[in-house]
Amino acid sequence: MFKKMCIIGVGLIGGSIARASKKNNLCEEVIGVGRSEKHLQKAVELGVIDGYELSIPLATKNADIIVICSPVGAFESIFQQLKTTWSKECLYTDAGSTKASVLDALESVFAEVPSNFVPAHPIAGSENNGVEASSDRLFEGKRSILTPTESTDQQLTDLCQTWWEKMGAEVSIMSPQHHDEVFAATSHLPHVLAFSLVEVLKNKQDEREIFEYAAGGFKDFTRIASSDPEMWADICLANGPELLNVMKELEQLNQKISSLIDAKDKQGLLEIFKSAQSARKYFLSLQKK
Ligand SMILES: NC(=O)c1ccc[n+]([C@@H]2O[C@H](COP(=O)([O-])OP(=O)(O)OC[C@H]3O[C@@H](n4cnc5c(N)ncnc54)[C@H](O)[C@@H]3O)[C@@H](O)[C@H]2O)c1
Ligand SMILES: O=C(O)C(=O)C[C@]1(C(=O)O)C=C[C@@H](O)C=C1
Repeated sequence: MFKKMCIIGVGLIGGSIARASKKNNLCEEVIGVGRSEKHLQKAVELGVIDGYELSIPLATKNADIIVICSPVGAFESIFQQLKTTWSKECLYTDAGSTKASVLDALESVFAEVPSNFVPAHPIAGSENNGVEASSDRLFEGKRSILTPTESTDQQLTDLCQTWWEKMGAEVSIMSPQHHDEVFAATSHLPHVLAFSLVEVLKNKQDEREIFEYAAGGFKDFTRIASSDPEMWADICLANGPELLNVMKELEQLNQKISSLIDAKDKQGLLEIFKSAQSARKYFLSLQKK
Protein backbone atom coordinates (compact mmCIF):
# COMPACT_ATOMS: atom_id res chain seq x y z
CA MET A 1 0.00 0.00 0.00
CA PHE A 2 2.74 2.43 1.03
CA LYS A 3 6.45 2.63 0.36
CA LYS A 4 7.68 4.80 3.24
CA MET A 5 5.66 5.37 6.41
CA CYS A 6 6.81 8.04 8.84
CA ILE A 7 5.54 7.82 12.44
CA ILE A 8 5.83 11.00 14.49
CA GLY A 9 5.82 9.85 18.15
CA VAL A 10 6.69 6.15 18.37
CA GLY A 11 4.91 5.18 21.61
CA LEU A 12 2.06 2.79 22.36
CA ILE A 13 -0.10 3.88 19.42
CA GLY A 14 2.63 4.88 16.94
CA GLY A 15 4.49 1.65 17.72
CA SER A 16 1.34 -0.43 17.31
CA ILE A 17 0.56 1.25 13.97
CA ALA A 18 4.13 0.53 12.80
CA ARG A 19 3.95 -3.10 13.96
CA ALA A 20 0.48 -3.74 12.48
CA SER A 21 1.45 -2.11 9.16
CA LYS A 22 4.62 -4.23 8.90
CA LYS A 23 2.90 -7.45 9.98
CA ASN A 24 0.19 -7.02 7.35
CA ASN A 25 2.66 -5.95 4.63
CA LEU A 26 1.07 -2.51 4.32
CA CYS A 27 4.35 -0.65 3.88
CA GLU A 28 7.92 -1.35 2.83
CA GLU A 29 9.69 0.81 5.41
CA VAL A 30 8.82 2.62 8.66
CA ILE A 31 10.86 5.57 9.89
CA GLY A 32 10.23 7.09 13.31
CA VAL A 33 10.80 10.57 14.65
CA GLY A 34 10.22 11.95 18.13
CA ARG A 35 11.55 13.78 21.12
CA SER A 36 13.64 11.06 22.70
CA GLU A 37 16.51 9.38 20.84
CA LYS A 38 16.67 6.70 23.56
CA HIS A 39 13.05 5.70 22.88
CA LEU A 40 13.61 5.71 19.12
CA GLN A 41 16.67 3.46 19.54
CA LYS A 42 14.54 1.12 21.65
CA ALA A 43 11.92 1.04 18.88
CA VAL A 44 14.62 0.02 16.37
CA GLU A 45 15.98 -2.67 18.76
CA LEU A 46 12.46 -4.08 19.11
CA GLY A 47 12.07 -4.17 15.32
CA VAL A 48 9.10 -1.79 15.51
CA ILE A 49 10.67 0.75 13.11
CA ASP A 50 13.41 0.33 10.52
CA GLY A 51 15.22 3.54 11.39
CA TYR A 52 14.75 7.02 12.83
CA GLU A 53 15.65 10.66 12.40
CA LEU A 54 15.63 13.42 14.97
CA SER A 55 14.22 16.06 12.63
CA ILE A 56 10.74 16.00 11.12
CA PRO A 57 11.79 17.32 7.66
CA LEU A 58 14.44 14.57 7.39
CA ALA A 59 12.22 11.78 8.69
CA THR A 60 9.31 12.67 6.40
CA LYS A 61 11.38 13.06 3.18
CA ASN A 62 9.79 10.97 0.38
CA ALA A 63 7.24 9.43 2.75
CA ASP A 64 3.89 8.54 1.20
CA ILE A 65 2.14 8.27 4.58
CA ILE A 66 2.87 10.35 7.68
CA VAL A 67 1.07 9.46 10.93
CA ILE A 68 1.12 11.83 13.91
CA CYS A 69 1.01 9.85 17.16
CA SER A 70 2.26 12.33 19.76
CA PRO A 71 0.10 13.79 22.57
CA VAL A 72 -2.47 16.16 21.03
CA GLY A 73 -0.94 19.24 22.70
CA ALA A 74 2.11 18.86 20.42
CA PHE A 75 0.16 18.79 17.15
CA GLU A 76 0.29 22.50 16.32
CA SER A 77 4.07 22.64 16.65
CA ILE A 78 4.37 19.43 14.60
CA PHE A 79 2.20 20.99 11.84
CA GLN A 80 4.56 24.02 11.86
CA GLN A 81 7.49 21.64 11.32
CA LEU A 82 5.65 19.77 8.55
CA LYS A 83 4.57 22.94 6.74
CA THR A 84 7.80 23.72 4.86
CA THR A 85 7.98 20.26 3.26
CA TRP A 86 4.22 19.53 2.98
CA SER A 87 3.75 17.22 -0.04
CA LYS A 88 0.59 16.88 -2.10
CA GLU A 89 1.63 13.28 -2.92
CA CYS A 90 1.47 12.12 0.69
CA LEU A 91 -1.36 10.94 2.96
CA TYR A 92 -1.16 12.77 6.29
CA THR A 93 -3.14 11.35 9.19
CA ASP A 94 -3.08 11.07 12.98
CA ALA A 95 -4.23 9.00 15.95
CA GLY A 96 -5.13 11.82 18.35
CA SER A 97 -7.90 11.26 20.89
CA THR A 98 -9.59 14.59 20.10
CA LYS A 99 -10.56 15.72 16.64
CA ALA A 100 -11.87 19.34 16.52
CA SER A 101 -8.64 20.52 18.17
CA VAL A 102 -6.57 18.82 15.44
CA LEU A 103 -8.53 20.62 12.74
CA ASP A 104 -8.19 23.94 14.64
CA ALA A 105 -4.42 23.43 14.83
CA LEU A 106 -4.27 22.70 11.08
CA GLU A 107 -6.31 25.83 10.33
CA SER A 108 -4.13 27.99 12.49
CA VAL A 109 -0.96 26.77 10.73
CA PHE A 110 -2.22 26.41 7.12
CA ALA A 111 -5.17 28.88 7.18
CA GLU A 112 -7.33 25.93 6.00
CA VAL A 113 -7.48 22.19 6.54
CA PRO A 114 -5.26 20.59 3.85
CA SER A 115 -7.26 18.17 1.70
CA ASN A 116 -4.67 15.40 2.11
CA PHE A 117 -4.98 15.27 5.91
CA VAL A 118 -7.41 12.54 7.02
CA PRO A 119 -8.12 12.84 10.77
CA ALA A 120 -8.33 9.49 12.57
CA HIS A 121 -8.68 8.04 16.06
CA PRO A 122 -8.25 4.35 16.89
CA ILE A 123 -10.51 3.33 19.77
CA ALA A 124 -7.96 0.98 21.20
CA GLY A 125 -5.24 1.47 23.72
CA SER A 126 -4.37 0.93 27.33
CA GLU A 127 -3.14 2.61 30.48
CA ASN A 128 0.42 1.65 29.49
CA ASN A 129 2.42 3.99 27.31
CA GLY A 130 5.66 3.78 25.36
CA VAL A 131 6.83 1.60 22.50
CA GLU A 132 7.42 -1.38 24.82
CA ALA A 133 3.65 -1.63 25.31
CA SER A 134 2.89 -1.59 21.56
CA SER A 135 1.37 -4.59 19.80
CA ASP A 136 0.78 -5.63 16.20
CA ARG A 137 -2.72 -6.81 17.21
CA LEU A 138 -3.86 -3.73 19.16
CA PHE A 139 -6.42 -2.67 16.55
CA GLU A 140 -7.85 -6.10 15.72
CA GLY A 141 -11.61 -6.11 16.27
CA LYS A 142 -11.51 -2.49 17.50
CA ARG A 143 -13.01 0.60 15.96
CA SER A 144 -11.15 3.38 14.25
CA ILE A 145 -13.01 6.64 13.67
CA LEU A 146 -12.29 8.89 10.70
CA THR A 147 -13.54 12.47 10.83
CA PRO A 148 -13.01 13.89 7.32
CA THR A 149 -14.26 17.42 6.61
CA GLU A 150 -15.95 18.65 3.43
CA SER A 151 -12.56 19.52 1.99
CA THR A 152 -10.93 16.14 2.70
CA ASP A 153 -9.94 14.20 -0.42
CA GLN A 154 -12.36 11.28 -0.78
CA GLN A 155 -9.80 8.94 -2.35
CA LEU A 156 -7.42 9.51 0.55
CA THR A 157 -10.22 8.95 3.05
CA ASP A 158 -10.95 5.62 1.31
CA LEU A 159 -7.25 4.74 1.34
CA CYS A 160 -7.02 5.53 5.05
CA GLN A 161 -10.11 3.42 5.71
CA THR A 162 -8.65 0.45 3.80
CA TRP A 163 -5.36 0.80 5.69
CA TRP A 164 -7.16 0.67 9.08
CA GLU A 165 -9.27 -2.26 7.92
CA LYS A 166 -6.15 -4.15 6.88
CA MET A 167 -4.78 -3.56 10.39
CA GLY A 168 -7.92 -5.31 11.69
CA ALA A 169 -10.05 -2.32 12.67
CA GLU A 170 -13.68 -1.57 11.88
CA VAL A 171 -13.91 1.96 10.52
CA SER A 172 -16.68 4.45 11.35
CA ILE A 173 -16.98 7.91 9.87
CA MET A 174 -18.40 10.82 11.86
CA SER A 175 -18.07 14.58 12.19
CA PRO A 176 -15.26 15.90 14.41
CA GLN A 177 -17.83 17.61 16.64
CA HIS A 178 -19.86 14.46 17.16
CA HIS A 179 -16.66 12.50 17.79
CA ASP A 180 -15.60 14.92 20.54
CA GLU A 181 -19.04 14.86 22.19
CA VAL A 182 -19.11 11.04 22.24
CA PHE A 183 -15.57 10.58 23.53
CA ALA A 184 -15.87 13.34 26.13
CA ALA A 185 -18.55 11.13 27.70
CA THR A 186 -17.19 7.63 27.11
CA SER A 187 -13.43 8.12 27.42
CA HIS A 188 -12.38 11.55 28.69
CA LEU A 189 -14.84 11.76 31.61
CA PRO A 190 -13.97 8.24 32.90
CA HIS A 191 -10.27 9.15 32.91
CA VAL A 192 -10.95 12.37 34.85
CA LEU A 193 -13.05 10.39 37.35
CA ALA A 194 -10.38 7.70 37.81
CA PHE A 195 -7.64 10.29 38.40
CA SER A 196 -9.94 12.23 40.78
CA LEU A 197 -10.95 9.19 42.81
CA VAL A 198 -7.36 8.08 43.41
CA GLU A 199 -6.37 11.64 44.26
CA VAL A 200 -9.22 12.16 46.72
CA LEU A 201 -8.43 8.90 48.53
CA LYS A 202 -4.73 9.67 48.55
CA ASN A 203 -5.39 12.98 50.28
CA LYS A 204 -7.88 11.51 52.71
CA GLN A 205 -5.82 9.52 55.19
CA ASP A 206 -2.53 7.80 55.40
CA GLU A 207 -2.01 6.80 51.74
CA ARG A 208 -0.56 3.35 52.44
CA GLU A 209 -3.28 2.42 54.90
CA ILE A 210 -6.21 3.31 52.65
CA PHE A 211 -4.73 1.60 49.59
CA GLU A 212 -3.93 -1.55 51.59
CA TYR A 213 -7.66 -2.08 52.17
CA ALA A 214 -8.77 -1.16 48.65
CA ALA A 215 -9.81 -4.24 46.66
CA GLY A 216 -11.31 -5.32 43.31
CA GLY A 217 -13.88 -2.56 42.88
CA PHE A 218 -11.30 0.17 43.40
CA LYS A 219 -8.79 -1.60 41.14
CA ASP A 220 -11.33 -2.04 38.31
CA PHE A 221 -12.55 1.55 38.57
CA THR A 222 -9.06 3.09 38.67
CA ARG A 223 -7.06 1.07 36.10
CA ILE A 224 -7.03 4.05 33.76
CA ALA A 225 -5.60 6.35 36.45
CA SER A 226 -2.28 4.63 35.60
CA SER A 227 -2.45 6.35 32.18
CA ASP A 228 0.06 8.98 31.09
CA PRO A 229 -0.68 12.33 32.83
CA GLU A 230 0.71 14.47 29.98
CA MET A 231 -1.42 12.75 27.37
CA TRP A 232 -4.55 13.17 29.52
CA ALA A 233 -3.91 16.79 30.48
CA ASP A 234 -3.61 17.52 26.73
CA ILE A 235 -6.86 15.65 25.95
CA CYS A 236 -8.82 17.47 28.71
CA LEU A 237 -7.67 20.87 27.45
CA ALA A 238 -8.16 19.98 23.77
CA ASN A 239 -11.75 18.83 24.38
CA GLY A 240 -12.52 21.28 27.22
CA PRO A 241 -16.03 22.52 26.31
CA GLU A 242 -17.46 19.02 25.61
CA LEU A 243 -15.81 17.59 28.70
CA LEU A 244 -17.12 20.41 30.90
CA ASN A 245 -20.67 19.80 29.61
CA VAL A 246 -20.64 16.16 30.61
CA MET A 247 -18.86 16.91 33.92
CA LYS A 248 -21.74 19.29 34.77
CA GLU A 249 -24.30 16.55 34.06
CA LEU A 250 -22.41 14.21 36.36
CA GLU A 251 -22.20 16.85 39.10
CA GLN A 252 -25.98 17.26 38.95
CA LEU A 253 -26.52 13.52 39.26
CA ASN A 254 -24.03 13.34 42.14
CA GLN A 255 -25.95 16.14 43.87
CA LYS A 256 -29.16 14.18 43.43
CA ILE A 257 -27.59 10.99 44.82
CA SER A 258 -26.22 12.96 47.79
CA SER A 259 -29.73 14.29 48.54
CA LEU A 260 -31.24 10.79 48.26
CA ILE A 261 -28.66 9.37 50.67
CA ASP A 262 -29.21 12.28 53.04
CA ALA A 263 -33.00 11.68 52.92
CA LYS A 264 -32.50 7.87 53.33
CA ASP A 265 -34.52 7.48 50.14
CA LYS A 266 -33.81 3.86 49.13
CA GLN A 267 -36.44 3.90 46.36
CA GLY A 268 -34.83 6.92 44.74
CA LEU A 269 -31.40 5.29 44.85
CA LEU A 270 -32.77 2.02 43.44
CA GLU A 271 -34.30 3.83 40.47
CA ILE A 272 -30.95 5.34 39.50
CA PHE A 273 -28.86 2.21 40.19
CA LYS A 274 -31.29 -0.12 38.36
CA SER A 275 -31.42 2.17 35.35
CA ALA A 276 -27.60 2.36 35.26
CA GLN A 277 -27.24 -1.41 35.73
CA SER A 278 -29.54 -2.11 32.80
CA ALA A 279 -27.70 0.41 30.61
CA ARG A 280 -24.43 -1.37 31.43
CA LYS A 281 -25.99 -4.72 30.48
CA TYR A 282 -26.85 -3.22 27.12
CA PHE A 283 -23.30 -1.88 26.75
CA LEU A 284 -21.86 -5.35 27.50
CA SER A 285 -24.21 -6.96 24.97
CA LEU A 286 -22.76 -4.67 22.28
CA GLN A 287 -19.20 -5.65 23.28
CA LYS A 288 -19.82 -9.37 22.70
CA LYS A 289 -20.80 -8.89 19.05
N1 LIG B 1 -3.14 5.44 24.91
C1 LIG B 1 -4.30 5.21 24.35
O1 LIG B 1 -5.08 4.39 24.85
C2 LIG B 1 -4.67 5.94 23.08
C3 LIG B 1 -5.68 5.41 22.26
C4 LIG B 1 -6.01 6.07 21.08
C5 LIG B 1 -5.36 7.25 20.73
N2 LIG B 1 -4.40 7.75 21.57
C6 LIG B 1 -3.72 9.00 21.13
O2 LIG B 1 -2.53 8.58 20.48
C7 LIG B 1 -1.48 9.53 20.73
C8 LIG B 1 -0.29 8.80 21.34
O3 LIG B 1 -0.66 8.17 22.55
P1 LIG B 1 0.22 6.97 23.15
O4 LIG B 1 -0.63 6.26 24.11
O5 LIG B 1 0.89 6.24 22.05
O6 LIG B 1 1.32 7.80 23.97
P2 LIG B 1 2.83 7.40 24.24
O7 LIG B 1 3.26 8.25 25.38
O8 LIG B 1 2.99 5.93 24.35
O9 LIG B 1 3.58 7.87 22.92
C9 LIG B 1 3.69 9.23 22.54
C10 LIG B 1 5.00 9.41 21.79
O10 LIG B 1 5.05 10.75 21.31
C11 LIG B 1 6.33 11.28 21.53
N3 LIG B 1 6.24 12.73 21.60
C12 LIG B 1 5.85 13.49 22.63
N4 LIG B 1 5.90 14.79 22.28
C13 LIG B 1 6.33 14.83 21.00
C14 LIG B 1 6.60 15.89 20.09
N5 LIG B 1 6.44 17.15 20.46
N6 LIG B 1 7.03 15.56 18.86
C15 LIG B 1 7.19 14.27 18.48
N7 LIG B 1 6.96 13.23 19.32
C16 LIG B 1 6.55 13.53 20.56
C17 LIG B 1 6.77 10.63 22.84
O11 LIG B 1 8.19 10.66 22.99
C18 LIG B 1 6.22 9.22 22.68
O12 LIG B 1 7.16 8.40 22.01
C19 LIG B 1 -2.09 10.61 21.61
O13 LIG B 1 -2.48 11.68 20.80
C20 LIG B 1 -3.30 9.95 22.23
O14 LIG B 1 -4.28 10.89 22.54
C21 LIG B 1 -4.02 7.12 22.71
O1 LIG C 1 -8.31 1.02 27.50
C1 LIG C 1 -7.76 2.02 27.90
O2 LIG C 1 -6.98 2.02 28.85
C2 LIG C 1 -7.97 3.29 27.23
O3 LIG C 1 -7.83 4.27 27.91
C3 LIG C 1 -8.29 3.36 25.80
C4 LIG C 1 -9.02 4.60 25.36
C5 LIG C 1 -10.40 4.64 26.04
O4 LIG C 1 -10.71 5.58 26.76
O5 LIG C 1 -11.15 3.71 25.81
C6 LIG C 1 -8.23 5.81 25.72
C7 LIG C 1 -8.04 6.83 24.89
C8 LIG C 1 -8.31 6.72 23.50
O6 LIG C 1 -8.33 7.85 22.80
C9 LIG C 1 -9.05 5.58 23.09
C10 LIG C 1 -9.21 4.54 23.91
